[in-house]
Amino acid sequence: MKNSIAASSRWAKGRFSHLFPSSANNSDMGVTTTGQPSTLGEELHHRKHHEEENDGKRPKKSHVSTSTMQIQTRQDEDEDEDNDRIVIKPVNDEDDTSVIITFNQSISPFIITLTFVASISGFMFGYDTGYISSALISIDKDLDNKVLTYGEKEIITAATSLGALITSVGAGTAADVFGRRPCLMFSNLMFLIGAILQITAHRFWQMAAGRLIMGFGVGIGSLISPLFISEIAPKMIRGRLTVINSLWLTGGQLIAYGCGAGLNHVNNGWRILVGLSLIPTVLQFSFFCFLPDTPRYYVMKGDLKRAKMVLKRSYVNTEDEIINQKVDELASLNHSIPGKNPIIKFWNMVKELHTVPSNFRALIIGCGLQAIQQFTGWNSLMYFSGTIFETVGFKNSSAVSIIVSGTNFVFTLIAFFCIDKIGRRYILLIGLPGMTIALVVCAIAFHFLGIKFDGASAVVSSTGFSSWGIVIIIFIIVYAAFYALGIGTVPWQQSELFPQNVRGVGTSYATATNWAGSLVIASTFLTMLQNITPTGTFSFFAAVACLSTIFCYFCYPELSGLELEEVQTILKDGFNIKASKALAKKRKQQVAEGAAHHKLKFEPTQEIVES
Ligand SMILES: O[C@H]1[C@H](O)[C@@H](O)[C@H](O)[C@@H](O)[C@H]1O
Repeated sequence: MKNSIAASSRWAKGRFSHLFPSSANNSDMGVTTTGQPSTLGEELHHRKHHEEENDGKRPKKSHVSTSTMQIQTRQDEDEDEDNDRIVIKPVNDEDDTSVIITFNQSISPFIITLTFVASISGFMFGYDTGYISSALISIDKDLDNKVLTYGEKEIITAATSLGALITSVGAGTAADVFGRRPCLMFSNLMFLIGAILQITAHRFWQMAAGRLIMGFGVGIGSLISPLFISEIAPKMIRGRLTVINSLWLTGGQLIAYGCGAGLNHVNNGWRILVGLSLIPTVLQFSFFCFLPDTPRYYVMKGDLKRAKMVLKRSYVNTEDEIINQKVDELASLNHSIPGKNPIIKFWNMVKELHTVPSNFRALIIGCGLQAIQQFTGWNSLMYFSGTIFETVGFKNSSAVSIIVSGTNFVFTLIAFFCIDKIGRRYILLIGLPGMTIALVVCAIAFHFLGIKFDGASAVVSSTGFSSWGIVIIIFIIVYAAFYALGIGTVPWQQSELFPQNVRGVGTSYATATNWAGSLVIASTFLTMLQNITPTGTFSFFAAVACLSTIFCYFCYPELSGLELEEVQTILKDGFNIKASKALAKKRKQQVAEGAAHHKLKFEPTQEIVES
């Protein structure tokens, strides 16, 4: 197989030099076989030289694939060449190879179908975590013939997060062993059983058990859906397609609030609310009966025929030779994961995740962002917004909650357009300070509202609708906007942080962090309101948001537009923020230049350097 790739082209040979150990000169930094520059610094120098020769015009074929060779990025192009260089070395990564078939490809209806079917999991994640806020209000005395206590409300809410936490830990490995599609179909079964238990519940514990089982489905879907999408998406639009999952998620929450408001006064309306969740579950299951798994999974199982078939349907105008090449590469890289059986493989992945510095930094960022997402308090508002708005004087609290989740949805849509253009780092650094300010204002407003918790109910010193109540509503909406723009969306881009061989385990860690955080917040929020007052609770979230801004400023590099293996190289010897910004800027310029010259096609050139 290696021979067939080796025979294919000089370009492939240079680009996949990691597949040709004998031909690669791995140890010599910057040794080239083409006489072309071996470092980005030298490339720029080389370019300048050419530009001078061409009267300042850029030479036509000046593009060098910096992603596949050993490069050095200058912190500042104007600075002395010997200073501030950051050495960037290539690493093996499946996605490194995906440019063969993803450049110059229009997105096919098949990929769109797969993306939308997979992201139904996002919808269920959103709907199932969203409806509980309304349901908790309308359940009234339907369970055990008594009003639910705060503690019971917390258990019902947190059960789903607990279930999701449990399954997210193993979902990455299960997806590798059983396949992405069967795991998503299994999650459909969990949704089904969980929903039926809830719909028929007359006892508190049956309701809690139903929520827990539903949570099993949510945990699997929350990890595998973005993974599935990232594996079938063309590289150029992978980020955006992943945000589609977040759009379905926030859309699901919005619809849950909408239905909740509509069914608020209907007898047993909450049962209908839960029943509606069966529709997307059944739809996804039915669609998946006719759709395939991802090519990468088929390659992992040695079913190269099916892998080729799926790629052929995904990239309709691509020649068979290229498809075959792609599958060969995937197969070669699959062998690069050590371990005779899944358990040993898993253990080796875990070891690699912790011992390889770039992986460990990816883990810090991935888990860090998911933890920040949860510990800045958003979900406590999602789960308990009905209760919060009731306490500040709004009778139809569900209707007000629609505005909050609507804001979440609209700003996720804005993030969809900004995430590649403005960049992940910038939207985080805009979002987190915005959230801090909004939370501080809420904390102050709660203080003046004079709200106290007495046992199971809230006591407000001023009765009815107060101006401080309005301030709280407005700033919760402002908070929602900044949240959705940045930290609500960016952490789900987690798969780009990890190289292919540890991506499953790495994303499991990050997803589990998300659910652990959600669990802690959901199960303690009302108790926090009671014990440290709403002002204390919102001040705590504000402090976390403020510290998180500092964390992102120092640890989160700009990843938009970067090749995936460049992400690894950026993280190799630090967080390298400056270098990442310089590279991201350069990549954008290259794309813009390419577009201007109708050169979006990635052309194999003689300038590719073998490392
Ligand atoms: O990204 C999502 C989104 O922001 C949701 O609104 C929130 O409820 C989830 O916890 C989060 O993971």
